[in-house]
Amino acid sequence: MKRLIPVLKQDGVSIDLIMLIRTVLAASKEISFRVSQGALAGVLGSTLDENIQGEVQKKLDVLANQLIKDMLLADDSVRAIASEEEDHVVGGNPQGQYIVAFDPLDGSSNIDINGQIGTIFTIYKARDDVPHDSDLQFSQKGADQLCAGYVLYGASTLLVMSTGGPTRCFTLDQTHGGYLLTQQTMRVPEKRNEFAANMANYRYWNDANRQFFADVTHQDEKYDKSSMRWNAAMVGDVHRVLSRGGVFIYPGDKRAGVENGKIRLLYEANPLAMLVENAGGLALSNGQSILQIAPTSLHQRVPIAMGSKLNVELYTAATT
Ligand SMILES: O=P(O)(O)OC[C@H]1O[C@](O)(COP(=O)(O)O)[C@@H](O)[C@@H]1O
Ligand SMILES: [Mg+2]
Ligand SMILES: [Mg+2]
Repeated sequence: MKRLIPVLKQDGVSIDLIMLIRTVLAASKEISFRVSQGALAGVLGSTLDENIQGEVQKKLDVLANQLIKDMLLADDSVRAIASEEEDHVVGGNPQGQYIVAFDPLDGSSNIDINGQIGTIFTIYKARDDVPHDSDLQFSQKGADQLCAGYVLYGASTLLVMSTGGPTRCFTLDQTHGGYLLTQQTMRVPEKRNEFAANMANYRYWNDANRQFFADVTHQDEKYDKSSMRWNAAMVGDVHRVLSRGGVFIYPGDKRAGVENGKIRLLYEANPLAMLVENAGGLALSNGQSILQIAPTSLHQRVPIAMGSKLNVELYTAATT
């Protein structure tokens, strides 16, 4: 099995970018180890703090954020970072050529139940036209991502990543501590009636979304043999979609603060959209390509539907 770096070199990725990806992955290996140790490593439970989005921070949210942040800020190629757990952009080396955004721990509510969790990351070229530590560094479209990936801390630790070409899957070999290529090219099937949505939000959805999910659950012939899957961790749900098709949907709803759904554009929607589209799937927000959205703020949320092309199109036709 091929190791990560030769694969990246073969894909034509520059040495500088490869070195930065290595930094992100070094942090992921440390997180993977702590996750596998669970209560033994003291990583379960909550802190007394909230992040800027009013969510209670879990100990592992804080730990994962600190590990990734420290490693990235020690890397000279990093001009700035943005994280779900940081209110604002944190400046790095003003001469660094890259910026990195990440969700250090996605699926925080799964930490304490030994469920699927992951780290999502994205890398862009730094902007020379704005200060190095400005939020505006990250005011770039998802289509400009140089690299997008996630590490899924599941039964095995997987890395799913694209550097502009195909979406590839690597498995962390715990015996030597490196990621090995285990799926050369991931392909999202064109259609699969497997839906991931938080159905408990039905009461908050608009009529179009209610009607769509009523059709799905009442087996309208278009959604023959449909089934529901919900991990409460987008990274796990999107991994299933990438592996065998289906669709992940998080619409906006009537709750204050959830008008645009819960998924953050910069470090959740954009990287996962790039991975899904580079595997032949589709990722839309109210009918618009997620990757073409011009960001308006760092922690901006967007309604999303991503996965098998036909399923995303059917959903979009019914709700926009
Ligand atoms: O179950 P809910 O509250 O509707 O929301 C679940 C969604 O929120 C998220 O957990 C947000 O991620 P964090 O755990 O990083 O805050 C998504 O991964 C997930 O799909
Ligand atoms: Mg998240
Ligand atoms: Mg998170």
